[in-house]
Amino acid sequence: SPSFSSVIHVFTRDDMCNTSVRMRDPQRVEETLRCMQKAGLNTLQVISDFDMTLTRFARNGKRCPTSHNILEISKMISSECKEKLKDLLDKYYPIEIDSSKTIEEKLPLMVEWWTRAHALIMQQKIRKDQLTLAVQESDAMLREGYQEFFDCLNQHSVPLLIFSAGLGDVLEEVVRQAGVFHPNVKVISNFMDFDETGVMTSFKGELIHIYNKREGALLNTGHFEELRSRPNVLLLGDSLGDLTMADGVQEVEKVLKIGFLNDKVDERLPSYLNSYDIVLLKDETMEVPNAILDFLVAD
Ligand SMILES: Nc1ccn([C@@H]2O[C@H](COP(=O)(O)O)[C@@H](O)[C@H]2O)c(=O)n1
Repeated sequence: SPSFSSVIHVFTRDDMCNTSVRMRDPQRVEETLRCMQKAGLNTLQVISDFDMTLTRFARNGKRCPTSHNILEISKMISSECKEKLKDLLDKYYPIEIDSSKTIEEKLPLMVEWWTRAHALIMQQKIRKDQLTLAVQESDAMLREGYQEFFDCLNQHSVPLLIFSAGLGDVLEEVVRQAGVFHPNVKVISNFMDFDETGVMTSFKGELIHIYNKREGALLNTGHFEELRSRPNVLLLGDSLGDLTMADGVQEVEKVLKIGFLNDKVDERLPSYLNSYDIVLLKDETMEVPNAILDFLVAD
């Protein structure tokens, strides 16, 4: 069974050109993992963002789509609407990753992006039964090693909450088509409402955007109440907004935060190192989360 030194080996080796791992305080990471291992897998829950965290950011230099992009570039969307959605992406994504702006400055602009994009999507008479094809025809891709990650959590009955500001119906289809929508997976996201003929009419419930996951978590107390006996959390995200995903966890003990830093790496590294325990630079794989699971499984 893997020792901590073998986990650290995965963290630190540089024989794989796509892996680069940074830690503000490696000793604290080790202590946290040892505590989690000692407490056992029946005290663990995993909370993960979806877009660009469970999915790849890029492949062969080409950006992979988010759950929004999968829908936005599909045949279901008119070319006029596609253009408008692309304009929104071009305007707001640079703001999302702008390290010179504070979260307070970005927040109203992100709400504006999501609200405008969702208003456009709602006009498109999207059919529920066409989502499967939209995902099949897309370049959506879970990170290398995803199967091991999902299967290991399922095999050990560790709950996985996918907490996404993306499109729930689309991301569920991605996970389903990858064959890993196991019974231990639950999704909190923006889900569509369809009429009796299967045409989209609106979005359900409160909007989840990149910076209100804390509020989203607190609206889902039932889920966290059910997991009260699991106070240890492995949190996976790709934005500073993802750091609040575990705010609903009851009587929390240990939280280990793993952040994928995919874009504008040099500019954003200091703030990621301040906030995440482990930062993975331009790493398109699940190698580090999987090494951590291997270590935690070996109790
Ligand atoms: N119209 C939009 C709005 C947002 N995005 C991207 O989706 C990501 C949010 O989803 P998470 O699973 O990461 O919570 C966010 O990073 C935006 O870049 C989009 O592509 N289109």
